[in-house]
Amino acid sequence: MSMIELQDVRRSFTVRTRAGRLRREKREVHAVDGLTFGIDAGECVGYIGPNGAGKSTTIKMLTGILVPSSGRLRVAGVDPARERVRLARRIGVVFGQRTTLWWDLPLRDSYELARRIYRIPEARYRANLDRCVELLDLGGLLDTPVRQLSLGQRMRGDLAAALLHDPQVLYLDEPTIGLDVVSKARVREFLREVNTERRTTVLLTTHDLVDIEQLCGRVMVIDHGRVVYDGSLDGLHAAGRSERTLVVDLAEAGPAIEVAGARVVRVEGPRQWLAFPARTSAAPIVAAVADRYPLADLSVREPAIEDVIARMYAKVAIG
Ligand SMILES: Nc1ncnc2c1ncn2[C@@H]1O[C@H](COP(=O)(O)OP(=O)(O)OP(=O)(O)O)[C@@H](O)[C@H]1O
Repeated sequence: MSMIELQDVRRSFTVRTRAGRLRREKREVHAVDGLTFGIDAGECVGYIGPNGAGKSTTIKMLTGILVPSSGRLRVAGVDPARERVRLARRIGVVFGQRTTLWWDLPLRDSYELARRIYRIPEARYRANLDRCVELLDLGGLLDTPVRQLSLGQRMRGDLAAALLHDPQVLYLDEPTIGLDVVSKARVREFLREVNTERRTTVLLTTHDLVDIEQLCGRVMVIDHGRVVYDGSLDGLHAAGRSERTLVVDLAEAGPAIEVAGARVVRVEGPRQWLAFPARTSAAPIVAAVADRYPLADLSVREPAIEDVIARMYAKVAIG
């Protein structure tokens, strides 16, 4: 059964633009332009695309905040715009840039309010809170007012708040944005556990490919309000022939590095950038470089989502 179902969903906005000194012209923006797809219970789907592609508009329609101009939409068996209150009990939402927590209250009080709003039975609330506190390491933070929390701590607090009422579906908008490496890892580990253990259906928008790589079995690319790719991340990399980059700091500047499986794409003094196919292991390349060149440092960079999508288009255009 599909947990999320869209059939030819459209949403347009009328915007007024300046046309001359006094005149204004009306223009239709087709933010979502005929989306048809289904997401099964327990799936974790990455929903990605360039700025202005229509991702937020989709999520707003799936939460019932925005009404579609046309088409059919179902989330956990509910029409979001018509039954917002019923839907609210079945979904959890986390926006990386905003918080649903009460700014001046300690975390504990925000959770207590959620318990009352959602009428969560006491035993279930306790069990869920204990689990979130343990997995997200919130123990020492429960009595801290939200405004005193760091971004990473607040994000962990928001994740717990979104899950206390056992939603069937979780929408995440940039859940790791601005977090340090350790916080990112903890958030991802928690989300993986929520998705695999509780079988919560997850729809995730992000600009960080590592989020997708570590969490999502399926990725959808949206552009100009339409789905332009729906499949595995491997398939997306293959479609774009995307590349990772090995950044090599040599002990001193020298000629371009020559190793099998990678090519130098940039040189700046002792630093050289080597590109290699995203789906191959960096290990043999690192070993070959380390074996033959005096090294000061090494790091591997993942391709940016924008680059992968741009390359996917380039390939389609070339044919
Ligand atoms: N309330 C609105 N009024 C007018 N136009 C809007 C409104 N909301 C969105 N749009 C337009 O709809 C298009 C899609 O916007 P949307 O916010 O869904 O994109 P997005 O993929 O979430 O982008 P980003 O990655 O920048 O958040 C854009 O052209 C945007 O300007």
